[in-house]
Amino acid sequence: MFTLKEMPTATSTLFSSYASFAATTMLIRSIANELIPHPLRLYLNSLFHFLFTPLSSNLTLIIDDYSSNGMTRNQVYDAAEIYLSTKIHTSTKGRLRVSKTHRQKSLMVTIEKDEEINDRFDNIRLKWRFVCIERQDQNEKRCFELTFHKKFKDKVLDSYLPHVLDRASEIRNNERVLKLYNRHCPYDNDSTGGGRGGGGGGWGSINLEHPATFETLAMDPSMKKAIIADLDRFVRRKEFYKKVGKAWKRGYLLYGPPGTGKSSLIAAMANYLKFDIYDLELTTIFSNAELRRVLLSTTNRSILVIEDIDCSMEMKDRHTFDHYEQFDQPSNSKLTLSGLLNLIDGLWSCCGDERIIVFTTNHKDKLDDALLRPGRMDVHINMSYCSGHGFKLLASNYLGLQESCQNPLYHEVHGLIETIHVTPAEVAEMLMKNDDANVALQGLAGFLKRKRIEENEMKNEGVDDHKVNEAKKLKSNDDVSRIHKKMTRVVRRKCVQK
Ligand SMILES: Nc1ncnc2c1ncn2[C@@H]1O[C@H](COP(=O)(O)OP(=O)(O)OP(=O)(O)O)[C@@H](O)[C@H]1O
Ligand SMILES: [Mg+2]
Repeated sequence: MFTLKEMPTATSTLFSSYASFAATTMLIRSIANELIPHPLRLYLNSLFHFLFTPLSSNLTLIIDDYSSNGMTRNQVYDAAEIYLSTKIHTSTKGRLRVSKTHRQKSLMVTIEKDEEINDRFDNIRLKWRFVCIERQDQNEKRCFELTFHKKFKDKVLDSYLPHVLDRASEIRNNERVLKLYNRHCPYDNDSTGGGRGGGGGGWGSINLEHPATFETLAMDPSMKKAIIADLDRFVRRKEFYKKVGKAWKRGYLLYGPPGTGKSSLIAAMANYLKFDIYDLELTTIFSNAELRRVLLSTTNRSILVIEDIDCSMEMKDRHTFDHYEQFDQPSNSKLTLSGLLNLIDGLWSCCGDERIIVFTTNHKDKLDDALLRPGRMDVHINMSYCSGHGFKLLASNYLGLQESCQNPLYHEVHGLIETIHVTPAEVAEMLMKNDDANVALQGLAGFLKRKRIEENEMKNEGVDDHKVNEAKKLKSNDDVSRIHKKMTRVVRRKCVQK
């Protein structure tokens, strides 16, 4: 005991003895570090930790960044990192780490070394701690420590950690920037993109920024519902496909006049499923062997699109070099329809999971029977002219007009559309011409009336219905080929800018 008077002297004595104690400890530690080999030191540390840690009712799981062989990433660790980024709140103190890759839409925020995050799951309180351990080879070993009451061990392993994995893959999917792969684009220099898609197939990519979704697509509502249900069923049927011994792929044939939304539907499917698109122009392929290489270099969870399959296959039996014709050629030196079908049926689908193949055509009647054979393309979708319902959706999207609106022009156009063959592309183009809904609708009404007069004139001149339709297709083709050329220019420009 000290009297008040003696206090300052006592305090300074205490401080000086504490300082000399700390200095001595540091000295001993540094001598020990020099003398005791690293593995023995680690062992002594853990022994010390074991002997002096009070017995606890808690259990701690260690989740390392790499699996025990040190070669492969530990999926639980990666998932935990993503999952915990959603658990960082404004109240989180300490230091945070921020990152973003090419394929992520937004920033990812994670905790720093030794920081902790609390979580709750079904009334279980869990504590995550991020730990970095320096290793002899200068690399850091990272892990998460997950601590909770030991009576919840089974629940954490059977329910909580699977929940963390599911949430992480959901977040990853939403965060992923979709890619449009094309063999005209330069190789993607994003390490995950170019490497993945470019491997041997000559694919380059740009970000897929097509805004089409099922909500913006004007088509028969029941057909739209059926397509969404079909996609959902396909995605969740992994085990089913395995059980019945079928490759996990689904083929769609979209047919209909130009401008009815076939390409838009493909973009909507990709945006809905979060699948990349591989846009394959068969005119750039000269042999079955090349086709096989190109298809094998595509990745899982993707949609392979072959547009205008009727035109593409006009060049069937095309040869690599004309002079090959003089010789007996190996079947792989030319591109054939059967080569394409065999690849799609067999080899390619076997080595890929969750693949969707879409063929589009303006002329289903021109397609080879082999393509239409049952079981080849699982779903045939007829994309047709704009209906009254389609107009309502487009008017709502483009002009913000609702069905209940009192505008007489809206109802006039609705009536006209039901009787005239006009494509959603044509309607959309007219609606975009003016911000003022009245002016835009007036323009569309005039356009529809002119179309009707043209149709009647042709009929009066004795042109039968079939020819009227053919003429409409030609006119429409002209319009759309203009749009198509313009879009190709835009894509090329984007590639060059990149
Ligand atoms: N069903 C639709 N719903 C909403 N917009 C559509 C629809 N169809 C066409 N459009 C509009 O018209 C544009 C062109 O349509 P799209 O390229 O999807 O037609 P397509 O059927 O693929 O034509 P093509 O046969 O020439 O390839 C789209 O970008 C979109 O703005
Ligand atoms: Mg198209």
